Amino acid sequence: MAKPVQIEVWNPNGKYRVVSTKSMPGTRWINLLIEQDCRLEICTEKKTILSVEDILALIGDRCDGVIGQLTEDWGETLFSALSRAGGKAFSNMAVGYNNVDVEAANKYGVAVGNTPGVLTETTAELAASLSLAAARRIVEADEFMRAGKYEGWLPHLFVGNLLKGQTVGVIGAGRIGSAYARMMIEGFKMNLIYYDLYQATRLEKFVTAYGQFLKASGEQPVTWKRAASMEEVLREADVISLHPILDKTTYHLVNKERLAMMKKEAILVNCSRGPVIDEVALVEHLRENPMFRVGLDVFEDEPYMKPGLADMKNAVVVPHIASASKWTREGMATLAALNVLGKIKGYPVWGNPNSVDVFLNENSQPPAACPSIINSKTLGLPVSKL
Ligand SMILES: NC(=O)C1=CN([C@@H]2O[C@H](COP(=O)(O)OP(=O)(O)OC[C@H]3O[C@@H](n4cnc5c(N)ncnc54)[C@H](O)[C@@H]3O)[C@@H](O)[C@H]2O)C=CC1
Ligand SMILES: O=C(O)C(=O)CO
Repeated sequence: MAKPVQIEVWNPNGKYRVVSTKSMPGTRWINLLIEQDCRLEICTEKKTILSVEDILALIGDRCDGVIGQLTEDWGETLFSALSRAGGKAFSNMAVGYNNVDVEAANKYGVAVGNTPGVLTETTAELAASLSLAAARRIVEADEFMRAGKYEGWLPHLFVGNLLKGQTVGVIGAGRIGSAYARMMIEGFKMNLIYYDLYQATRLEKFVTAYGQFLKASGEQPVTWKRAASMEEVLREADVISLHPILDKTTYHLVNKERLAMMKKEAILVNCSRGPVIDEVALVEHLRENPMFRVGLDVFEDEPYMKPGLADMKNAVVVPHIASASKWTREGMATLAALNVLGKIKGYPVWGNPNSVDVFLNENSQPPAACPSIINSKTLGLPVSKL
């Protein structure tokens, strides 16, 4: 028998039983569920990462849907338990879903939701922050000040990299990668080189138009290039930001050999998933190349860092906070709740997961649809005509 876990209950007499494995920001998501006759149980266990056993205990014998977190292992065990409990809906409170075995969910007919779009700009802003922090050595300089080491201005003190006119490399130019590229190009007049499996047409058009605008203003125009290989980006770019999904094709995409291809003074930023970089190789590379710098939001074995990383002055590290703005986190909670609610109520799936703003307007009722269901095609779910 699974050990009971602590919960807080909302609307105890609700018809549908929905479980959230964590308390999430805001109250809109709670209100949307209870207004639609859900009994909501929020896990209040004082434990950062719940185990599969904890979640089994939360699912219990009857459960219509679960809102879960990217730290949880959603595979065969949990989807079979949810299906046995009568559940047909799960949503990650995240856009990334590498913690979810979608094939196992398909096997049990469970819809899997995620939260695209609402976190695009927030995540791109953190990637831009890490790029700047690494380029201008902000963390090292801050530590120096606080340690009382500043004795006066010096020509060599914390000299870093100028971004203007340099090349920004983006690997994975999807929603977040493209938003980041625009920030760096528009903000710092950097040239772009990107690698993606698909052409980023809108991004290319933006850079072309911005380049023309700069030229017309008598400034040096910015340029773009779609690289034929990832290696081309690594060799040419001065700042490289990683934004692909994590899957078998992107695991250790940046390894020892590829690190060696990068410029000695390059900056590498990762706000995607930790295992996209071979972190042991990265620590070695940072140690051997003191002018090479990284900004990391994600780590291979979260919450841990590989040995040696914490000692590296040329690394800026933050704890997976790229989507952590109030508006975004409340919006993620809303989208996750509406994915689960929509499936329970038999609503169709929203036609365009890249355009979910209509679900986020606090002043109007959200459409009767699931904002984003990853396996909707496999499960044959209808698409909304709204
Ligand atoms: N650090 C954080 O807090 C956050 C991390 N993320 C991560 O960022 C990822 C991307 O999110 P979005 O931009 O919304 O997704 P997206 O699906 O819009 O973009 C991903 C892009 O990666 C490309 N891609 C896939 N495989 C590739 C490969 N082998 N080589 C090069 N490109 C490849 C895809 O074609 C796509 O354009 C998420 O899957 C998630 O893991 C997302 C939000 C916050
Ligand atoms: O959404 C995601 O994929 C995250 O990593 C957290 O926002």
